[in-house]
Amino acid sequence: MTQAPTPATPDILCIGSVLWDIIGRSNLEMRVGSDVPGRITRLPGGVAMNIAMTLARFGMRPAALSAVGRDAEGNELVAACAQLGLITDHLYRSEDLPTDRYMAIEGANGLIAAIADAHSLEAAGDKILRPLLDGTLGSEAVPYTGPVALDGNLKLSLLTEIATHPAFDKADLRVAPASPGKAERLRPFMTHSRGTLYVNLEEASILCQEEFSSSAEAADALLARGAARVLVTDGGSSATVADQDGSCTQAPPVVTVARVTGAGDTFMAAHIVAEARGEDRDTALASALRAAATYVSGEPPV
Ligand SMILES: Nc1ncnc2c1ncn2[C@@H]1O[C@H](COP(=O)(O)OP(=O)(O)OP(=O)(O)O)[C@@H](O)[C@H]1O
Ligand SMILES: O=c1[nH]cc([C@@H]2O[C@H](CO)[C@@H](O)[C@H]2O)c(=O)[nH]1
Repeated sequence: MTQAPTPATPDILCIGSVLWDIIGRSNLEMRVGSDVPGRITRLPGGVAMNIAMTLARFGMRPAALSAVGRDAEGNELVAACAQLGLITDHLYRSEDLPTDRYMAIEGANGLIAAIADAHSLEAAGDKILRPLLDGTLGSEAVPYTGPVALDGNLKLSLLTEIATHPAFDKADLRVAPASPGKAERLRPFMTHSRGTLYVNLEEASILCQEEFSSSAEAADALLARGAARVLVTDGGSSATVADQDGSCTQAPPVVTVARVTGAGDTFMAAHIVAEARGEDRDTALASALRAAATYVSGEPPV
């Protein structure tokens, strides 16, 4: 009898949405009701997947924890994830839930609208976390101690569990919102002072219910509301890293912007990688800003 190969050991876990992005693009200006020629593509997406892909490009070996159907779309998605360097052995493969999808329409005037259908991830609930509780990657008695990139597509109840459960209190949690509409789901990490939050100025405003004019101001407010550690970005303006011991604010390098979608994921992944290399607070922030600037200027990210 042939034995199943032993799963590779991940150096980071990415927990959240792994789904198919279906993107319709036209180079014409669009508005509500437009019906125009263009291209429709399908590619792996979901915030956790996007961060995992970027981490893999930066040389890390991420494992994805998510829900993927056992349908044809799910099988193709898992194969695509493996191709992109992800460990897929710990995914929850559901018999009865379809693989999730995100659909966006982009015109010459930017994103027109998008719908995220992450119902299967939400329905799977804590089943996606089994490997961290059943001893495969960790358990309540022997908690997982490595880094985790977590996205805010999970339901608030599950995010609250991660923010409070003993099985997660030794993990180095790095948490990103899934969209401005889901930013509020990250509040448990503020109330329970667990993990590092990666947010832009708009998401910081939603979390604090307050307008901010700079990343430094937003970082102070997030800490005042209980966050243990935050990284606040603000596009081409300064970004701030802060915790109870102090803060550092740096301006990104000035570049010509060729693309912005994905800048936040690139910043977060580059920052995690920089800290994994042992860089100190200020050096790691500078590394992440440099990598994100290279990304937005359209050059290869490394
Ligand atoms: N115009 C720019 N010039 C230089 N760097 C930029 C620019 N825009 C974004 N970046 C880099 O990307 C980082 C993240 O950008 P931003 O704050 O826009 O994140 P985001 O809104 O989460 O991004 P996304 O577009 O992926 O949702 C910035 O801190 C910066 O390092
Ligand atoms: O609610 C969500 N919106 C968007 C995303 C993902 O973000 C990317 C677009 O910003 C895209 O990959 C989409 O799947 C998600 O996972 N959840």
